[in-house]
Amino acid sequence: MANEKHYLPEESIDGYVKIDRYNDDKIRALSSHYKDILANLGENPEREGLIKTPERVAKALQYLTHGYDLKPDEILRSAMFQEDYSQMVVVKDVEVFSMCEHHMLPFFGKAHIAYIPNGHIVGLSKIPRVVDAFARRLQVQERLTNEIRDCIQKTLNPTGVAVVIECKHLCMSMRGVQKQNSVTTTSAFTGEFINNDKTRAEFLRLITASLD
Ligand SMILES: Nc1nc2c(ncn2[C@@H]2O[C@H](COP(=O)(O)OP(=O)(O)OP(=O)(O)O)[C@@H](O)[C@H]2O)c(=O)[nH]1
Ligand SMILES: [Zn+2]
Repeated sequence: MANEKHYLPEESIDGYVKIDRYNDDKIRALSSHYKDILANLGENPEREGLIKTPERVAKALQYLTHGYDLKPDEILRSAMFQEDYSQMVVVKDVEVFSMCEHHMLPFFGKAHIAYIPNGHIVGLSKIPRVVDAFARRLQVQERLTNEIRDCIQKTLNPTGVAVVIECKHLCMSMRGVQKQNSVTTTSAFTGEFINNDKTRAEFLRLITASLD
């Protein structure tokens, strides 16, 4: 393996977040385990197609869990603006890719997030960034949903937050119960989305409405 340090590509985008999970020590340690795993699967880890696989898998896994290195509250705080706007802001159809902590298999789908500003709005791109920061870890869908809600509520202090996540879990389709089409929906609310039925209904209507 080359000696140069490897960094996740996000580092150049997120200048305020130091990401160094792609470091050689960790790659080496993970790779040696994956070599054993290949052998235990009955494969020949030395054959041409597999020789670099342990290192590739190690890097892929580090990428898929790089959310541990991100600070979602700082991501939000980096683009909060005072604004006199108190209607619901909805960011819907945010792609989610995460890993189930029970089987370390992917689950993926969409997140829909809304908040009602209370003096501050947040840069729109920061909401999908917060989703990624929590999703790129070993997760269960319920905790992912709550963590996104809690981060937005604590950092932005809006009048309410709503999060709905819809995902397919490969641990339920590729193996186990083998249900190919089942989708799991989770939701988490605060403030107005709990106290006001009309507000919650408007959010649910907006996330099912199509732009077409
Ligand atoms: N609540 C919840 N469960 C999940 C999530 N991801 C995977 N699971 C479930 O975690 C459970 C683990 O159950 P176990 O019985 O310990 O594991 P298992 O024998 O592999 O279970 P099966 O998947 O039913 O074969 C399974 O029911 C999975 O469907 C998630 O995000 N939320
Ligand atoms: Zn699973």
